[in-house]
Amino acid sequence: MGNVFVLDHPLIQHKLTYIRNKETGTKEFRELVDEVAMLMAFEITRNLPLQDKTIETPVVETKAKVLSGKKIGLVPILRAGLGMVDGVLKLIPAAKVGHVGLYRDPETLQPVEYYIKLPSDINERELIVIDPMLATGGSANDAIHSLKKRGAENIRLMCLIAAPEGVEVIKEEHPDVDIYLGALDEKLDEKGYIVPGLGDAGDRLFGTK
Ligand SMILES: O=P(O)(O)OC[C@H]1O[C@H](OP(=O)(O)OP(=O)(O)O)[C@H](O)[C@@H]1O
Ligand SMILES: O=c1cc[nH]c(=O)[nH]1
Ligand SMILES: [Mg+2]
Repeated sequence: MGNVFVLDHPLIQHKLTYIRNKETGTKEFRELVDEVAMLMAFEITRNLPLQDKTIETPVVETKAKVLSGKKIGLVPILRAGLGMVDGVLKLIPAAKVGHVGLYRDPETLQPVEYYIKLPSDINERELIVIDPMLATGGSANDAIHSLKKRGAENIRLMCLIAAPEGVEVIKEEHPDVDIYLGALDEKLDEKGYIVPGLGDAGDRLFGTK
């Protein structure tokens, strides 16, 4: 079964509170999402493999640690996932970025895929699927199926906020995928919004409401 990690670092929790607040406007919302994405990336990359490298300090030759060059790919789910990409790239600047375009039909809550463009070597990469919201789980589930169909083997999912329903779907459908969350909320409402949540992440990021 995939693991679920709630990243409860105080800075992440503090900033999430401002992100949730309906009084927070687009500019501040965008900046906070970017910051939390960076902090989450710091936690998610905690177990990246290191290797020794011999270098000379001004004092002596020594063996020091460098990342072992594992290839990483970020896959934001459009639109709202875009708001987290730059934050993650601040810590992993060499990552390649693929895009999966999906929207959730407001009536059926079923995901509709409208775009996909991925690095050609996704099968060699450790992929991080990025979306602020994991609600029914339909969108992330579809995106992960799409990636696997195209050869991806190593996938993690990173979301700001999830509902238990969405987490269950991913655990059931993709037991190989670890899930990293800023918060695990209470439930979904009758329209499929996360409660307490933050509202519509895409609309709040891009000012489209
Ligand atoms: O888990 P689910 O029930 O599928 O819901 C979550 C999806 O809903 C939101 O996207 P939305 O459909 O609003 O598209 P947008 O990012 O273009 O606003 C969100 O960013 C997720 O992709
Ligand atoms: O609460 C929710 C659920 C789906 N999509 C969002 O943007 N917010
Ligand atoms: Mg939206």
